Amino acid sequence: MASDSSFLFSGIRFNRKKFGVDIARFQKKESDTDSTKISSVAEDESAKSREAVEEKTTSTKKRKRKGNSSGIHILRDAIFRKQHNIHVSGYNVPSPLQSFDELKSRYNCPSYLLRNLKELGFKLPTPIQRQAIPVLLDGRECFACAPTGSGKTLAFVCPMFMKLKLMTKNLLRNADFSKFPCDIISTPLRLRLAIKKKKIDLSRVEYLVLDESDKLFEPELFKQIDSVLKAFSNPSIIRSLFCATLPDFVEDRARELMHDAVRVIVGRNLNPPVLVFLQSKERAKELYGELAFDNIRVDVIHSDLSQQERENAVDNFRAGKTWVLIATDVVARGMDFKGVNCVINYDFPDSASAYVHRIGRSGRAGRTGEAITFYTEEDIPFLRNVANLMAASGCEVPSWLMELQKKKWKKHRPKRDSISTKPETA
Ligand SMILES: Nc1ncnc2c1ncn2[C@@H]1O[C@H](COP(=O)(O)OP(=O)(O)OP(=O)(O)O)[C@@H](O)[C@H]1O
Repeated sequence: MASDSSFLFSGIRFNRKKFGVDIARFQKKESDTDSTKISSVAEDESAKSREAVEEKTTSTKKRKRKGNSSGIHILRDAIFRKQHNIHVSGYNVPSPLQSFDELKSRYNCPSYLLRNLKELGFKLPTPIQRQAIPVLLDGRECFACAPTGSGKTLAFVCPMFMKLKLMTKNLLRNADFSKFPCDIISTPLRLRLAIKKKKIDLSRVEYLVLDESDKLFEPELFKQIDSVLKAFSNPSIIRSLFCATLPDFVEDRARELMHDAVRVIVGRNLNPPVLVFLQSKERAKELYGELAFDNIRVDVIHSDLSQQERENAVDNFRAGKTWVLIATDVVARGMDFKGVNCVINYDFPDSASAYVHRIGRSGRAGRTGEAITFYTEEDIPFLRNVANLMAASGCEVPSWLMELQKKKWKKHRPKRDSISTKPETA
């Protein structure tokens, strides 16, 4: 996508029901605990004096108040997470950070670390930092997935720095630095060899981060990584897995590797099936290459494929084997897609009819659907046309969009920057 691109949501569907269910579940858990406590007090009543009963009633009320206030905390955290697109699972997940200053009040973070963050211009934690940092500082294992560039590095480095500071005294007293002349930077294969030859002892490591775990756990590296991981045998080790995409094999490995880990996912979850439109087959192939590299279940249809190949791709998409199908307007026109949850106009459509054809693929037969349209500066003159179409189909349209000038919209296909991040071969 061109570097100056921003995006427009057309027809966002907000899943209120799911949010409602989540809150109800939290509240039920709280009230379940309270009712257990109250009934145990009632059983004791006959055997105790009136005074004792009164004392217990008071303490029950106190506990109940405490329960309510922690219920409020849970609700407040749930709303905060929702606002920041943070999804968590696991028991007793610590509250997300409201600010970096909370690192001091909640975790006694040394002031110089906070000063450094300020000097770097980091005003607020990013969503992954808000949730993953407290999880790790609470000594919990963490499985975190957040998009590239979302600040994952600081999310695992910050607790590491804070823990190092806390252990400084012990380190100075016990460490034999002559044996640690440098940090170790190694590929998994070399590290495995060093472990095998007993050149390195990892049995006392206390904090292990597997960054880019979506790449580390790819089947080709599986054996190497597995034997390296076994060498981290400290039972109180805190392990964390960070990744930008969430293929099934990463989820499976995370589940095998960690027990009681808190799972933190940031970002809008992919809601397959998703159909993505590009303006040319060259760009469609480029995007396919990028998404396939990230292990997304993706396929592409373009005019270089035979009719049979295209039909196979559509069949796999319909059967749920492929989650994302990339297409161009010309090829998609003759194909029948059903049950598409989301249409993404990665390249702005070249005309009103292209827009209508594309988004008409989602939300069929009374189902709701979502359409997302990316636009660059060159596409802005045509935004008003999209706004009109949205308004005509009953969507809520922001007023700034309706105030834009309208321009004749036909054969609009600007030259766009390459999508591929592959280095060019000389
Ligand atoms: N709280 C913050 N405020 C402002 N900038 C931040 C913050 N945290 C990190 N950054 C900056 O954001 C950029 C991206 O961060 P980082 O490289 O950690 O992302 P990432 O999620 O690890 O990306 P990738 O998946 O590509 O490795 C960096 O330039 C980093 O300095």
